[in-house]
Amino acid sequence: MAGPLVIAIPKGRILKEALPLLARAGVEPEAAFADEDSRALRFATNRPDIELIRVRAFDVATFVAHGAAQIGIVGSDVLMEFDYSELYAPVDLNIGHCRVSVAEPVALAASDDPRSWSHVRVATKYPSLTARHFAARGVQAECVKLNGAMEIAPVLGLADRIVDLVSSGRTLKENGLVEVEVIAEVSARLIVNRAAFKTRSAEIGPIVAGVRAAVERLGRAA
Ligand SMILES: Nc1ncnc2c1ncn2[C@@H]1O[C@H](COP(=O)(O)OP(=O)(O)OP(=O)(O)O)[C@@H](O)[C@H]1O
Ligand SMILES: O=P(O)(O)OC[C@H]1O[C@H](OP(=O)(O)OP(=O)(O)O)[C@H](O)[C@@H]1O
Repeated sequence: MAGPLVIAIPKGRILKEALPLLARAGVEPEAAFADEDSRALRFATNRPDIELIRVRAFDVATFVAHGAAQIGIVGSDVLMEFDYSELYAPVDLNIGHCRVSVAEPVALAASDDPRSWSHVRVATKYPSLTARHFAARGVQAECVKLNGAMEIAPVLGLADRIVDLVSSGRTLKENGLVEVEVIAEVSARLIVNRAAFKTRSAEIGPIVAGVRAAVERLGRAA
C-alpha cells in the first residue's frame, strides 16, 4: 500500500493564491500550514490520504520530477527552466501571472537595438531558459547565475542585462531598468509526476479534476 499522496506547494507568493484553489478541490491543510512562524515543512490535511509539503519554488519541480512528491504547484517559469520530461502539467491555474523578460539600463536601451545583438552577458536565475532563448535567436549568451536581486547586477557592472520576472514593472523602474524583450508569459501550473499519474491514477485523477473545476468556477465568477 502506497503512503499518502504528497502535494508540494511553493513558499512565497503563489502559496496564498493556491490555497483557495486546493480548498475548493476539497484539500485543506492543518492550521500550522498558513503560520509563517511554523518551522514544520510537512503538514497533514483534512484528507488522511493527502499531505502537503512547503518548499522553495524551484524545488517543487525537483520533488515532483523525482517522485518524492506526486503533485505540485509551480510557475511555468520554473518548468521552462528545468524542462523535466517526468512532469505532466495538466492544469493552468490562472494565478501567479507575470512574464519572463530581458531588461537593461534605461541609458543603454536609448541607443540599443536587440536585433543587432550577437553576444550578451546576462545576470539571471534562469540560465537554461535564457541560453535557449538567445540560442534560438542566434545570439551567444553568457549567463551569470544569481538567486535573487538580479536588478542590481547592471549598475554594479556584473552584467549589462538581466532576465527576470516582471509583473507591474515596479522593480525594474525603481532600479533604473527597462524591459526590452518578453521571453514568455508565466502562470502557475498544477504538475504531476508522470509515473505516479499512471500507477496512482485512481487517487490523482480526482484531484486533478477537482482543481481544474475549481479554476473554471473561479474564472467564471471573475
Ligand atoms: N512579481 C510576480 N508576479 C506574479 N508572479 C510572480 C512574481 N514573481 C514571481 N512570481 C511567480 O511566483 C513564483 C515564486 O516566486 P517567489 O518570488 O515567491 O519565489 P522566490 O522568491 O523566487 O523563491 P525562493 O525564495 O524560494 O527562491 C515564481 O516562480 C513565479 O512563477
Ligand atoms: O514587476 P514587479 O511587480 O515589480 O515584480 C517583479 C519582481 O517580483 C519578483 O520578485 P519577488 O518580489 O518575488 O522577490 P524575490 O527577489 O525574492 O524573488 C521578481 O523576481 C521581480 O524582482
